[in-house]
Amino acid sequence: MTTTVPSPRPYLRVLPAPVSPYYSPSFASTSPQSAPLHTATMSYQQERFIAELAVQRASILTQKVFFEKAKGTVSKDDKSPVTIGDFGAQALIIQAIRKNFPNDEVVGEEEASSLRQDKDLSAEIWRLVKDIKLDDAESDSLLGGPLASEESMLDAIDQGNSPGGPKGRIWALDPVDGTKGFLRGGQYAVCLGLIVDGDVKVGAIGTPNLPIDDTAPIDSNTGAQQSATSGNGVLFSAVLGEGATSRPLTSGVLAPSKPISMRPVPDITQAVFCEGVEAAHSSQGDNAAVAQRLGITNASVRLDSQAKYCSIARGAGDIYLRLPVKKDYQEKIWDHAAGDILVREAGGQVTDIYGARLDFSKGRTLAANKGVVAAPKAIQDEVIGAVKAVLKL
Ligand SMILES: Nc1ncnc2c1ncn2[C@@H]1O[C@H](COP(=O)(O)OS(=O)(=O)O)[C@@H](OP(=O)(O)O)[C@H]1O
Ligand SMILES: [Mg+2]
Repeated sequence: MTTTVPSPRPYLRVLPAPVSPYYSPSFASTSPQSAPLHTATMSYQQERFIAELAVQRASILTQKVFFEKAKGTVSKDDKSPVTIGDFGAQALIIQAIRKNFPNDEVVGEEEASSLRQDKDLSAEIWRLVKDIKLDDAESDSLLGGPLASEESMLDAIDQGNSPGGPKGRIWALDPVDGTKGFLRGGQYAVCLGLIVDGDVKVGAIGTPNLPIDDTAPIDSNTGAQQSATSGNGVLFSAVLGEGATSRPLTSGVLAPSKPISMRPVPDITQAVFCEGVEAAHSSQGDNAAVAQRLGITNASVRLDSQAKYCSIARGAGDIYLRLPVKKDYQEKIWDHAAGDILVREAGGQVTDIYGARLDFSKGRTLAANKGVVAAPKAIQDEVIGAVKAVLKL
């Protein structure tokens, strides 16, 4: 089902049809609820394919904003570059979901009411969104082609208003995850996960600033020196029970994919652990104390966004620690759904600080969980033991 990438710079190649080995045009515009074509071996392949294409198209928009407006603006007060990227990417992805799975709901990070008040910003986003398309016309039309008008863009953004919950098909969408990284000129991610009856089944993540090479080592500067020609950009995906893959982000048809997996950790003291850049988002002091307790000598790798999940899923790091700063903060489902399935399908485990699986059935937040701990299955218990000791749980 997967192929290896033969060219060292495959993102520059025009890739041939077929666009996906799983895709059947006969159910392109039909929700699986009305066309139950899934079989045991084909489950969620259509959803994966559309999610990947939609994330890829939205990543074109975010990259355009990143290079033209955002890169390195974090010291300035103007946050509008990330606002533009967020709203634009959310509109494009929701349009693709509505076109292909009209009965599905979306939990999106953004909603358009503030944008409706700010006509200039709305017009600026529309000028950008209306011209974003995949180079491959067939792929683009599978996603619904261009949005019809500024109003339909605003409507699409508003359709991310599902309350979530334990029943039905719900997409969790973070159009620009790692907004600080986006403004800083570092890592950010376009993230989409499908939750069915409370369980994550599909995930797709675009990381325009991660290296294509799955074996490239990471450090806290990874992606910090971006240029439009640096050749980075990865599209990750996973389906429950079907494994996880990476492929280069392209601007047209999907590139060939490769399976990814977490690397074995025979000696935990040599593990590489990742954490967020923002001290307000996870307790870097507690993270460091856990690492020390495990005997880990390497300094942490600090990356913004779900690029952390992606990096450990492909064995560029080993452990992701997100120990809470504030007791009452509830993690958002869109910050974790796609990363959770990616890591679990790559051979890892994702839990909260108590060792419980993340529960995506509680609405828009992970109300039943605190913090996140992700590691290869074989060492997860040891990591949780250290977390409990440090946090005195
Ligand atoms: N207090 C607190 N605790 C935990 N998490 C929080 C908190 N506040 C915000 N957020 C969410 O963190 C998301 C970014 O996570 P990152 O892993 O990128 O964090 S970091 O910036 O690298 O530190 C970020 O997502 P984006 O807004 O999409 O960037 C927020 O949803
Ligand atoms: Mg986020």
